[in-house]
Amino acid sequence: MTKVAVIGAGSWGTALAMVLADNEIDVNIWARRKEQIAEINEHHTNTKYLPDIGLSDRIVGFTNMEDVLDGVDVVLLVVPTKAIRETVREMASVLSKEVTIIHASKGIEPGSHKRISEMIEEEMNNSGKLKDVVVLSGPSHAEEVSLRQPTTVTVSSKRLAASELAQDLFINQHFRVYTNTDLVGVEIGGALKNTIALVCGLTDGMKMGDNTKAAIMTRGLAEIARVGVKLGANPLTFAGLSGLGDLIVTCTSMHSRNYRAGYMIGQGKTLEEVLTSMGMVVEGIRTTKAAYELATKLEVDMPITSALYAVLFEGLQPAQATERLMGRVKKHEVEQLNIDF
Ligand SMILES: NC(=O)C1=CN([C@@H]2O[C@H](COP(=O)(O)OP(=O)(O)OC[C@H]3O[C@@H](n4cnc5c(N)ncnc54)[C@H](OP(=O)(O)O)[C@@H]3O)[C@@H](O)[C@H]2O)C=CC1
Ligand SMILES: O=C(CO)COP(=O)(O)O
Repeated sequence: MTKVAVIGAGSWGTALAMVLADNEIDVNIWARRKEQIAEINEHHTNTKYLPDIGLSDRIVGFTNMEDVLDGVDVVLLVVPTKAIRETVREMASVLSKEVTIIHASKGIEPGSHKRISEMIEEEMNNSGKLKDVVVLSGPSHAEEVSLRQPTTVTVSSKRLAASELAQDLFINQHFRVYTNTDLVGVEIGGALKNTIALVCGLTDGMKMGDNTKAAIMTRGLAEIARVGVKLGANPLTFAGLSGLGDLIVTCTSMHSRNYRAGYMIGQGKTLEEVLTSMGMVVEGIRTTKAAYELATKLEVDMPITSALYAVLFEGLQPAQATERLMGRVKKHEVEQLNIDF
């Protein structure tokens, strides 16, 4: 039986550990706080992140990286994007054998504009301990997965066999897992939808209507696909689970931290107030910075992302951002992508 370690015991790491436990896989889970691990081991709960569920006793907690990784074949990495590099570096320093790393985080690194699989490869590079990197992404709120609500996700890797390994580990009657060979498209869709969800929350917080939200989602997907294709993604991926699917679930649900953060900003709260009150990761803030830099570097038009960047980091008022977006020069809706199939 494959031995799995889950690194990161926030909402998503814990919900995915539950899926593995449902599949009769014993799971080692790592968190940095001793009191959280004590709660998981003694009470089989994780009340800060998933208050409504009890955890399987197949899930055993650790705070020591060497212990949690001892003898595992597969690592599920689910820490916020900003913690990926330091966490992987620590893993590389103590791993005793080669592993497949499945990551389920959604983000892009500001400055380097690297995707998460690229950061993992860089940090594992000299260790000789990395077999494959797989991404798991799609429309999947932890709160619903932990209640076994029917959910679909996609897994992708440079090697199909590695995606199939991840598919076999996670798939069950409640959690349907597809494979997709477009690693770039899957990671870009999952990361950039968070920016668009922030904007949908923001417009809802400003009491704008459903027409506005549909416009943001549709034109938001167009700009995600534009930059994704420039990075080598297949445009059809953006119509799938990790693109449109995740965009819908994140832009329309109060479970989404990105949507909720945008909503509060739309109601007039400052970014600092929002982040303090949230207490959970809001990936879209940092990703908006990375996406804005990427759009500038690649000379790709990303007007919604750029407008949000100006609101978050340059003090533009949301009402002015709306004027800016609606007053742009007239355009064709569908552009030539110059792609051969
Ligand atoms: N929640 C969801 O439904 C989904 C989330 N994701 C993605 O999963 C990733 C993790 O998100 P999620 O679990 O929801 O986040 P949460 O906010 O629920 O939990 C964050 C977790 O990361 C830990 N953490 C924070 N900073 C660091 C650090 N510097 N080093 C190590 N650990 C750290 C926290 O520990 P502590 O408690 O000690 O602060 C906590 O365990 C994100 O990229 C998110 O986009 C993807 C799909 C669904
Ligand atoms: O990615 C998610 C659902 O698929 C969760 O989104 P949030 O991080 O906005 O909660």
